[in-house]
Amino acid sequence: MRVIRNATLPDGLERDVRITDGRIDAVGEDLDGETLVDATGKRLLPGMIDAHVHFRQPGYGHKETWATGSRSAAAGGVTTVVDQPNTEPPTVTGAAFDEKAEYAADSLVDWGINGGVTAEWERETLFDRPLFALGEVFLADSTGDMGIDAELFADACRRAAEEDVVVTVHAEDAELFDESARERDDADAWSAYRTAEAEEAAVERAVGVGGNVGATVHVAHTSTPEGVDAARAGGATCEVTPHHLFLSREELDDLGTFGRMNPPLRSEARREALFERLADGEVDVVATDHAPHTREEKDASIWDAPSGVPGVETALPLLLQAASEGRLSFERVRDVTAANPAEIFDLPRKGRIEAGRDADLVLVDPEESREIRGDDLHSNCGWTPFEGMAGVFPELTLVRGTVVWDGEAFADHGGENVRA
Ligand SMILES: NC(=O)N[C@@H](CC(=O)O)C(=O)O
Ligand SMILES: [Zn+2]
Ligand SMILES: [Zn+2]
Repeated sequence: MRVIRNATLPDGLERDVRITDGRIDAVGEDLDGETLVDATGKRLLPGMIDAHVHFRQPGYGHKETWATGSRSAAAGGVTTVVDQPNTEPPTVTGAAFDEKAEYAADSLVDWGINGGVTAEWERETLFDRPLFALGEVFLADSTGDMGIDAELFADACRRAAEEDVVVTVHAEDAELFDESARERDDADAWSAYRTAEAEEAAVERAVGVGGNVGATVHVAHTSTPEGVDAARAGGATCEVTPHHLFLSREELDDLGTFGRMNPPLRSEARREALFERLADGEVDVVATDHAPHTREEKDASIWDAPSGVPGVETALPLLLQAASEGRLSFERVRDVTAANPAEIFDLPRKGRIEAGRDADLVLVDPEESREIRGDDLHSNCGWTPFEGMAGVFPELTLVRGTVVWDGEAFADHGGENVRA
């Protein structure tokens, strides 16, 4: 029995939190037990569940490994990660799932593995494995060129409904990309090319198809207010990324190809409208779409550079910075990073500071913000699009009661499959 004393919880109450055998066994005042830390004046949050990361193994370990990605996660207060299927081999068969699970054994934090959909997918063997969810299903090509047609998407939705798993969707419609932008070679051309309309139309179609067959659809990385509204109108849940909340097309002059991702950065007006929806409760989840590529790979023309930016270590720090500035509440931060993903993806032991749940916890001092610098982060890629911005970083990160990061060093700890 160890106790975190006098911590300020997301609802503002000051409480002791007691941990026994990796679980929270009591939340109250003046609890018995050995003191783990005196948290007076500090904030305690449930660890972030990042429902969207690309940890790149198998296949692309030069970009990221499960070891480096999960350390980056822990140092950013993320205690559960969900890996996406665009690896090599792509996670579209039971055998590919098993191969990825061997790499995931290197993870410092808890994890899930999504199953992908391509013409080659093997539904039977895939659904035989402890899958986290189906997805991200690519309605347009992104890194890995796993875009599929409408018929296969409908089939995937039917199958997910039968298996009672959530389908997460990368919603862009390549028919609505603006080919005229192809003549430009500045970084903003990517945003002009992959239009906001292409997202809205694809979200509408995805939630329509999913609804028809009774599938539960979760829209990945919605980048526009129109995309969020279309997901909600169709009864789907949605996630937004930190880069679409904190960066816009106005930063592309500085970022160059290091600001290229799918869906792309949007106008400042759309970014603001997205942030409003986050603060007022219309965004269900913040997930990072942590998609690292090396500097050398990114250092290419706007049409040749790979799409994607890292983000797993900076998401919670950026949100906590915004909360400490009063731009959204700490309860909203808890909901979008932990409580809501736990509910949407059925993780009853994660997501809240409550007796009976796993002791996945993050302790921060909101007064202590620091400048984000790529050099200080732990991803293998070594850069961040948020360079120079302020963040509130964890002093302690616990996974099932074990301190995996104490602000300076990582523990030797084994993350577990949350579906096992
Ligand atoms: N978002 C990106 O721009 N890239 C992701 C793939 C994806 O999520 O679409 C990647 O794996 O690199
Ligand atoms: Zn995607
Ligand atoms: Zn992704």
